Amino acid sequence: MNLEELRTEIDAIDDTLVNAFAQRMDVVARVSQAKKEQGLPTLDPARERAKLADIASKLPPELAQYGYALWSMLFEISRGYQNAMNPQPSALRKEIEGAMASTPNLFPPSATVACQGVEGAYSQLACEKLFKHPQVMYFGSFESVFSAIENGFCDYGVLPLENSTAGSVKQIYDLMLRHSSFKIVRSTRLKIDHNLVAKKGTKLEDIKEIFSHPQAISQCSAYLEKLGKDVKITPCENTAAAAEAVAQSDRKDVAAIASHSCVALYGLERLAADIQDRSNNYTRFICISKKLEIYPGADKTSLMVVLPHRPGSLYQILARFYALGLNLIKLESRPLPDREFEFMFYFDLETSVYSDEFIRMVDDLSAVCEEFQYLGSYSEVI
Ligand SMILES: O=C(O)C(=O)C[C@]1(C(=O)O)C=C[C@@H](O)C=C1
Repeated sequence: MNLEELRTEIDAIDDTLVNAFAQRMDVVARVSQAKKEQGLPTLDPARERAKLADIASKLPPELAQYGYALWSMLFEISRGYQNAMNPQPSALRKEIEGAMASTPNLFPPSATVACQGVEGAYSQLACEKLFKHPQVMYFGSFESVFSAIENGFCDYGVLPLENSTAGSVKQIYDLMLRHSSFKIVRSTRLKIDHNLVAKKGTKLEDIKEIFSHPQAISQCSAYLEKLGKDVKITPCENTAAAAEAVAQSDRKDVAAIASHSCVALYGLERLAADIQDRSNNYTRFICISKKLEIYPGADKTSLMVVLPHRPGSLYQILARFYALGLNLIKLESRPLPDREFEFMFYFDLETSVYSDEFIRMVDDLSAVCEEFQYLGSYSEVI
């Protein structure tokens, strides 16, 4: 048989499929109506699982996985069709609309803000970008920043989320998973220029040990490698804490990698400037609060979704974003510590909170995902 003949055969089969698809969607519309009357949700995971098992059992083994992919897509389309026909404003949509109505138009110029570290930390510089007059309170760990806003001790918390050179701050993603009563209300990008700082009179060639935060150490790896193996690199809690420790030390052979503001703050000297591997070194910080606040102009949305470890589960969510034309700007995955072989996926999406796609995504997610957490919608201060 030649190609032309084979294609004619495919065309005939596709005609049958087109009719079957239209018939199926017609029944789906009636299912949707029946569900509306009975107050049932669109998504029925048990029904989908049973159908997938049935379809796999009816296909030759070598086609089972293709059948699985095809029917997963059909369920996806079917749910999208049902949701469009029978829009059910989700509880989340109501919560978001309530927050949009009650949030003031202007982001507060001053507030008590929790930061990890000590004075001079990069988080402090981020706070100063986010708020005009922040009253910064310093905490020993990122975990305490979450606790400070959860127990009402501070209005907001500022945390580093990702760096353009060293990547995600994984600890923050893990903490976001453990803390459920916080929302992201703003973000900012800070250009990070690292400096090698030491006590006045210290010479670069005398340095035997350098202290800093692991992220800063990783961002300056090329510079540190050039200094040679004799220089010990010691990670510590925070870049500013490293600078403070160097200032308080009796030793004349230690230095820290820290921000320029630490030089004046701790009476230090700058031995080298801009020592990061890349000149365009940026860190993104998020600002969290206890309650959901959505300020005018919010065009980023963050979500966390727990997905079962089975083929296609991430694909289903991504297909939904794609179908709605939403731009995915960040995807991070973390293993769930107490659930074997299950993962948390963190998404940042770019879409205005006033757009139809946003509203549809909010309603759809409740219907598509078994478990997800809406982390907030916000704008980024550049
Ligand atoms: O049977 C249902 O409850 C439907 O809504 C139909 C359908 C399908 O397309 O087969 C779609 C969504 C559900 O999650 C399960 C199945």
